[in-house]
Amino acid sequence: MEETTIVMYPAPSIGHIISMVELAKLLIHHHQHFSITILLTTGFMDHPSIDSYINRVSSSHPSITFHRLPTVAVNHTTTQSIAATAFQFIKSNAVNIETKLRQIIQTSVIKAFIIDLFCTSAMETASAMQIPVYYFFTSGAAVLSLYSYFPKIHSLTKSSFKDMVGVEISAPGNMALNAALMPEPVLDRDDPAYWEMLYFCEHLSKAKGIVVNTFRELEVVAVKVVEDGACFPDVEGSSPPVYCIGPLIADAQQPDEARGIKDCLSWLDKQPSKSVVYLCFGSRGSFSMTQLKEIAEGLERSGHRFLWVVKRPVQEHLGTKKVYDTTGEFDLSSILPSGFIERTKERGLVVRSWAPQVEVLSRESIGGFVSHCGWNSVLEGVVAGVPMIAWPLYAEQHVNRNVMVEDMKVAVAVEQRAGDMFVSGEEVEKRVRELMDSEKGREIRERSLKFKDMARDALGEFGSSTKALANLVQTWNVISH
Ligand SMILES: O=c1ccn([C@@H]2O[C@H](COP(=O)(O)OP(=O)(O)O[C@H]3O[C@H](CO)[C@@H](O)[C@H](O)[C@H]3O)[C@@H](O)[C@H]2O)c(=O)[nH]1
Repeated sequence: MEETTIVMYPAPSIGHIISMVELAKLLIHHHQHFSITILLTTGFMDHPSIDSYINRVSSSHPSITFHRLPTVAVNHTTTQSIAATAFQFIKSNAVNIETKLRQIIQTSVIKAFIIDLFCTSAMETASAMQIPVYYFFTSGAAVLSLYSYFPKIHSLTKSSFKDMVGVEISAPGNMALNAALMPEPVLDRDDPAYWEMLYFCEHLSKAKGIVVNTFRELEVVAVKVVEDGACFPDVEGSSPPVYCIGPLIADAQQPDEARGIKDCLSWLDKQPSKSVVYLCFGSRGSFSMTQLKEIAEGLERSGHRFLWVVKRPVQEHLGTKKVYDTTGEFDLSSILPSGFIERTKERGLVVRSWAPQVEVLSRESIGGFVSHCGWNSVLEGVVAGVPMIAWPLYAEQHVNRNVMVEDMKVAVAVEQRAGDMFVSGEEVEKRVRELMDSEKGREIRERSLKFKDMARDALGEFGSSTKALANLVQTWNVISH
């Protein structure tokens, strides 16, 4: 009998790779009869520890094989958005993807080719080979609804969202969003990324199914909208089935970047219960020196304990086109206010570049999480039952902010200055105190703990996500190839 396999193709960003790898592990855990091949691009946004991460996953899960595609050159100019460069890079891998798929079908039956939204360029190639294509959506159901509805919004608007001052955008299952806060790649019609995103979003309805890293109980309204197809207004016939199989979060095998980062865990273990505010802004969330200074002042004035992950600052002249390489050596004391580390050393710890976030959030001493609202971080906060302070930076994070603050009610939001999104030190102090000291903070904490239980139950034997995964696998078992 021919081997049956699932092929996965994540976008080249660690926030996208980790959750797809977790999907692979979950499939193997519940349904051992598949092997899984994960195709990874090489040469752009490569995480410094990606090779050791791959080795660790492959040795603990022999049914999961990684295939690094040959290196493809990247042509990034400072006038081009990072999203446009990333999409161009992914497209340049199309030939490599085709070659690899052809090679795999020589010996195996591909039951499903599961791609990231940003890897839509691979859909036509696979469909032409009669390989069923599914999306794995690495953000939540609200964003899936917004993106599915985006072609409709596009047809009703003429200007770039960034220029639509005071206009609110509505999509099913989403609260109205200021046009200027729409996801970063669709802000500007002059950016090639806008047109690529339109192409991607038009293809969502063409997939055999959409697997989403969320769970029904977390996003009740948005899940209903994506399931009943209300977010696909122009699709004739039925919209693709949606499988909410989350929350999938990284385990201890995630990439560790810096040596010595585990020291922060022993520091956390010495702090009182629920006393520490953890600040971390994802894999590429870095700030200007001016903004870092305000955060430091706000933390100092709040009087609370903190663990703060600081990335290499962005160079201010690059403006909003943030550098994506925020790793590498730099001196913390030279970028933080003079004497800050010394003055706060009894109650604060600043970590350079990277902390083992999932482990950090599971520590008893963590009392709050200041997050950039990257969806993996949101889910990790939910799974740990930690109340959050929402500080969106880029991508679809403003949508996630609304979900966290208004729907899930597990976070308070920082107030950001219109235009440059600057947050003052007073605002940092105010929100930290609100979360840690106020009645509202106490209510949010209680709610977060309820979601923690719901997240665990969703993945339990009879949970909604376990059932959704079984339904998905069932469709593969009946597809004759
Ligand atoms: O010091 C750090 C920083 C990050 N992480 C981990 O890295 C991942 C970061 O993922 P996420 O929180 O989703 O942020 P991004 O890396 O910014 O993710 C991108 O991808 C997400 C999923 O599509 C989107 O929601 C985001 O907006 C987009 O920026 C998480 O697992 C974190 O635990 C650490 O372990 N330590």
